[in-house]
Amino acid sequence: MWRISRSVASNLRQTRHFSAAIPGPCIVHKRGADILHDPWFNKDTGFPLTERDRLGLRGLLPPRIISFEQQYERFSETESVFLWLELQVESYRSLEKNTRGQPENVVSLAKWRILNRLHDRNETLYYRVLMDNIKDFAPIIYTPTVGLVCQNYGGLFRRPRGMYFSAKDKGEMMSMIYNWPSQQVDMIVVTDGSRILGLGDLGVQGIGIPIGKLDMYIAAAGMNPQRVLPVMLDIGTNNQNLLEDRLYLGVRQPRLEGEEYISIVDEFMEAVSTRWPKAIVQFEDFQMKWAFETLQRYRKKFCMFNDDIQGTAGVALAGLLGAVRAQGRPLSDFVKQKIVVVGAGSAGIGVLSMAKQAVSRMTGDNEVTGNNPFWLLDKDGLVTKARNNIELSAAPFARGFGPGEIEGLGEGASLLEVVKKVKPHVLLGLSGVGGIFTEEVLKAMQESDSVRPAIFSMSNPTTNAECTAADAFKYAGENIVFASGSPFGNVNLGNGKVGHVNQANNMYLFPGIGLGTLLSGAHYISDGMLQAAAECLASYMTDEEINKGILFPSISSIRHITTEVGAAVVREAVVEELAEGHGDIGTKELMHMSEEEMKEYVARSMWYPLYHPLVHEK
Ligand SMILES: NC(=O)C1=CN([C@@H]2O[C@H](COP(=O)(O)OP(=O)(O)OC[C@H]3O[C@@H](n4cnc5c(N)ncnc54)[C@H](O)[C@@H]3O)[C@@H](O)[C@H]2O)C=CC1
Ligand SMILES: CC(=O)C(=O)O
Ligand SMILES: [Mg+2]
Repeated sequence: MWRISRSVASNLRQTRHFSAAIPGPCIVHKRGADILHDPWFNKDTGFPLTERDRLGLRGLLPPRIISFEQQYERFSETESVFLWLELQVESYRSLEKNTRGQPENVVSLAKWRILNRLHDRNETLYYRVLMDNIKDFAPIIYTPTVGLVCQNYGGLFRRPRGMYFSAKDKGEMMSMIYNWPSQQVDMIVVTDGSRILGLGDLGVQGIGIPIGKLDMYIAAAGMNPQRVLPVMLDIGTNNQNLLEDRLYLGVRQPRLEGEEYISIVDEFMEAVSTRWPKAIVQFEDFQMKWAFETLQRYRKKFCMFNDDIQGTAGVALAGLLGAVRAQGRPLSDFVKQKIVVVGAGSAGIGVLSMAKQAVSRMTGDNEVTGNNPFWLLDKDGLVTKARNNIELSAAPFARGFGPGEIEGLGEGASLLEVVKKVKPHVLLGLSGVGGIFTEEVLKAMQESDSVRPAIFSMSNPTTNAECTAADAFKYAGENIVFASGSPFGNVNLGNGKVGHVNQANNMYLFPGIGLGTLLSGAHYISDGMLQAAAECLASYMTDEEINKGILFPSISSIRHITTEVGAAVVREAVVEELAEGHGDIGTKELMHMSEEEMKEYVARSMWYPLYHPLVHEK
């Protein structure tokens, strides 16, 4: 059940070859300088002579024609000149040399600006650079740097990306949605900016997150960049600094609440589904109350999911199952793992809900009435049934009293007490609070009942991680398995030994969930489809890798893992009779595809950045 073949790797290579062989023509309704100023059509110095003639570009470019491959090299290695502050840097790579000794944040933002400028000028080249260097660039366009970008959005803003629907647009959204220039949109990522990573309410500045997530969709799932839409629902902000900032770009009013809030989101969802009935909407970084409320409200009505609740849950479950395998135990032993989750927000509760479902499936006990293997903590400590005004979502995981409970662990017990008394197999942080896995807590994990304790410090960005990778190996011991939400380098343990650092981030699932759903044509995303995605990720790693503490694939193979996840999602939609197909491939064709054919179909459906011949049409 947990092994899936990787023969699709060669298919991916074939797909690339296939696309490279015959890039089809692309109709353009512009001419001359308008084309050069459109990042979608612009090829910079890459326009061949025939196109320069046909499109009125002659004389508007230097005469030398530089091929796509040469442009790519030029960007990465040699010639492009960027001025940043007083820094004269020759290229992305030389920037790394020239900024040595500068604070990390400064360098990361400089890198982001270079990439962003390329995006604003030439999208084809940008996505090629991103795809081919995803390991280097994901930390720039995604976590952790995207957090910094959101925090500094006002100063960094140059060209708008995506759409903004504000509290002031009530009643106008149905017509506004038609202002978006693309005829077709497949994937939307929407936020209200209320909980951006672990950085809190960043209001309109949170638009950086949908942009970063969709860049990952393009790089990992080969979504067509012309068919994706980042959206900000600017419903106000409760961030006092932003409210007082006269240059703040969002609506300067406190967040709407209750009916006023939900009516805005309702109107947005209706507008989207009217113009693009097949579009998938990913909810991202909503504060907990609205994350759960909107998921419940829309999940059967529209094709949508909440990435922080559902995507994170699948990735964490894959990691938890990997941690069982790392101990040399059968997967069925998952039900015996003691798991402490720190953070009872949308992510923590999502993880526990999915883990509980997995335990029920394995034991056949729907309510998990036997030994409860989960301990949940929030800002007030251990959550128990004695808690006053307990959150509805946390209630199913509150510890009770009596048999099966550990003596002396009462309501509000501290993390250190819980770890010392429970001796958990897994300590998983989704609290958004940097450093709460202190030296003492990590040392207490040495007494874990596991031969290979797992420490998952999943909060983002890096500054908000519950602990660093180095501290985890230093204090909890060299035999742990470790994962973090944002990337850390592997840890040198001395004597040639390496502590492997995994990145447990929902980026390993959301692209495949979105792409698989799109290709399946399902009108909603079932629990089964999400479970199939998680199981596919869990089964991706070999026993050899798991033994080395490698629980998640390298980000360099994200397109490959996304192909597998996407195919698993489509197959499950077919099994559940939800698949209505996409484009020319209908239900029947999907039903008759073998596992391998499905993976090939998914791989073939991915967009790949190439210059297409441009054909002008008035
Ligand atoms: N690695 C990944 O793929 C993902 C990581 N995350 C990260 O998880 C974090 C939390 O996200 P959400 O659950 O959506 O946020 P949230 O705001 O809904 O929940 C945060 C929870 O942490 C608790 N908390 C706060 N201080 C605490 C403390 N000192 N001790 C214990 N618990 C404490 C709060 O009471 C609350 O229950 C964020 O940093 C986010 O970036 C979220 C989704 C995916
Ligand atoms: C990764 C992600 O979705 C988050 O930190 O919110
Ligand atoms: Mg998120």
